[in-house]
Amino acid sequence: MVATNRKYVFDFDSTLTRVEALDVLAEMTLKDKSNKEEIINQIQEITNLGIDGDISFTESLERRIKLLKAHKDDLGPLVDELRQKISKSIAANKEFFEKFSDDIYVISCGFKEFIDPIVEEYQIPSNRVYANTFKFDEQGNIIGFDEENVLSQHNGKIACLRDMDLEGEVQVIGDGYSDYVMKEAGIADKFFAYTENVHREKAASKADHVAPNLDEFLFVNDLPRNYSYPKNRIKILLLENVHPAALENLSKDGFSVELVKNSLPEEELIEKIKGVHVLGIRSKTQVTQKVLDAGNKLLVVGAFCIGTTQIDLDYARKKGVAVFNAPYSNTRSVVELAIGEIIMLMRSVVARSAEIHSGQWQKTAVGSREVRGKNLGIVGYGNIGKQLSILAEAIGMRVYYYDVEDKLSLGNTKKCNSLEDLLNVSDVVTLHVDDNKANKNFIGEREINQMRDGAMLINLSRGFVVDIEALAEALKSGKLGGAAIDVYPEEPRSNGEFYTALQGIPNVILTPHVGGSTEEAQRDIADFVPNKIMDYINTGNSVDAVNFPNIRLPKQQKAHRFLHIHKNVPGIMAKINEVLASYELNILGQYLSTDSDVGYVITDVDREYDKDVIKALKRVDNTIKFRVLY
Ligand SMILES: NC(=O)C1=CN([C@@H]2O[C@H](COP(=O)(O)OP(=O)(O)OC[C@H]3O[C@@H](n4cnc5c(N)ncnc54)[C@H](O)[C@@H]3O)[C@@H](O)[C@H]2O)C=CC1
Ligand SMILES: O=C(O)CCC(=O)C(=O)O
Repeated sequence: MVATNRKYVFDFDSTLTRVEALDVLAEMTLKDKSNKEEIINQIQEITNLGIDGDISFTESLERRIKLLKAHKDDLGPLVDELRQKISKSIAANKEFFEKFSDDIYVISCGFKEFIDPIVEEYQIPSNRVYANTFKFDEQGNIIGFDEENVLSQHNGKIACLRDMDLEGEVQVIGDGYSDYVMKEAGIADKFFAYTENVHREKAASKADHVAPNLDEFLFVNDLPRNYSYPKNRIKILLLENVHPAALENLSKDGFSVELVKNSLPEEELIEKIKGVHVLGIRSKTQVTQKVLDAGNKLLVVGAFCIGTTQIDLDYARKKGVAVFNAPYSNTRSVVELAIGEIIMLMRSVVARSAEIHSGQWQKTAVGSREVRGKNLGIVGYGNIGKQLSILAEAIGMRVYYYDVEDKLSLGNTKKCNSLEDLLNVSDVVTLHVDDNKANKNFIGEREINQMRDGAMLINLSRGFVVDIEALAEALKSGKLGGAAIDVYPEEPRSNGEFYTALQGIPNVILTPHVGGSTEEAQRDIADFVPNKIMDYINTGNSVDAVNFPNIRLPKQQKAHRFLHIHKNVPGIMAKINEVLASYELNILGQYLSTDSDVGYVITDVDREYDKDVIKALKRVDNTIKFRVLY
């Protein structure tokens, strides 16, 4: 921490608190008035005109007080209300206010009657609070303000700060024009536009620095703070049109998030990923070795889907990049589509519908069968396959499954010992194997020939699993009676033209990889994956990471947390602990998880420690990544 000869001048409304106190007072005093909304809007308008410097502050104050019709007795409840409305990052950084108490001032055009009791809890005594005071009549009604006070006048903060004659560098932290002008008048050295509660363009454009929270201000000044690295500095890039709730969840937690609609080709992603800490993708974006090498700040990749083979998981792990996915969120959506498609195919609905669309009435029962009593063969009895078996049995199908792993049969489902057995017995075969590249062309000419004549094939897993040319041939020759295909060996990165050999073949349902694309699934993924990402960034928890040693820990309390990712080589833990011991750190807890190549150790230490230990830990041989959390 650097020694400072600085004075910190805070604004109150919308800076120390999330609100404008007079707006809150208005809500209280006008609560029973029929024209409450109208008056509150007027007050807010007048407040903003004053803050942006569009009318004189005195005028704004006079007009608002007249509209307020407040009483002395309203001030106690107002203070209680304001206590609940302290800005989040201010409340989280009490330590700064305690340690630098002598250097902190409040200059506000608000009123001491409600500011003093609030900031007192942050060790700012009344004599360091510069603000207006109310005038009351004999009945205690608020009828005005002390007009002699410079803060009741236009640009009053300039006069106030000048009179204070502070020594050292003066930094002003506030959200509005009246704060900025202190810097413009040459009395303050720096102006930080505080945008945690409101982003005022005019103030931000004039600022030396825009601080989206107090952590950023403290980070820039190297002052004691709640977060070692402010969250707004953590950049998240979300590709492929992930649900907007993901943006909302991550932004609400303070991260800086950028949304891109499409997936990006490798060269573009290599450029775009520089400086990005978290990359969010769906199934199209290829996260290759080159992309991972270009990700100089990359900590996490979030796959907003189930499949993760589009990511080089092994290389990511070796680079200390954790990968999370959403293994369950869209499974029900896939299952429902499969059920719908089984019925559609068995009834030749697509052909009948196309006939009517082209003006033909072709009522016929030929090629139209009930699913009840038919054999459904599920290949891949995982999260999707199992759910599908339950629903298929519920509509009267006899369900068979084949899986390379031993799986418990649900309901009356029958296990097949080989793929061939399943193909021989099924009227409909549906593929739900995982996205392992070993499954390439898993269903080709030979397997198709093992299917019953006239059987149907559904693929909602991955495009490369089926040899499309062989399937097209089998459909054209009449070997197969129909198919529903959602996934293709080559899929375009964005919406537009598309070609497949299956186009134009009767009784073939073609969908553009939308098996998991329902509003419900995407909404659920937008909660699930960001939660995993936030947990990893905020606490170091790696539980459910698909490529990474798993550790689950509670948020550290009153401790610093060191996160050390290293190559899993003999003696590395001894070296880490040697470093910790040489800096005489008091270890509150240490948790290690390893796999064959990578180790992940989390160490919680006392709050006070020699910062050089960080450099020493980063220098330990075979360190992959190191982070500090507090
Ligand atoms: N179309 C879409 O929009 C969506 C597609 N998917 C895809 O669906 C597939 C299944 O997803 P989940 O059920 O969640 O996966 P899962 O991992 O829970 O289940 C896959 C099952 O397939 C088995 N398996 C793998 N290779 C096999 C083989 N060659 N023969 C027999 N069994 C094999 C595995 O042992 C496992 O039990 C994945 O490929 C996933 O990417 C998932 C969601 C949406
Ligand atoms: O909707 C997506 O982005 C891909 C869905 C999918 O295939 C998966 O979850 O694995």
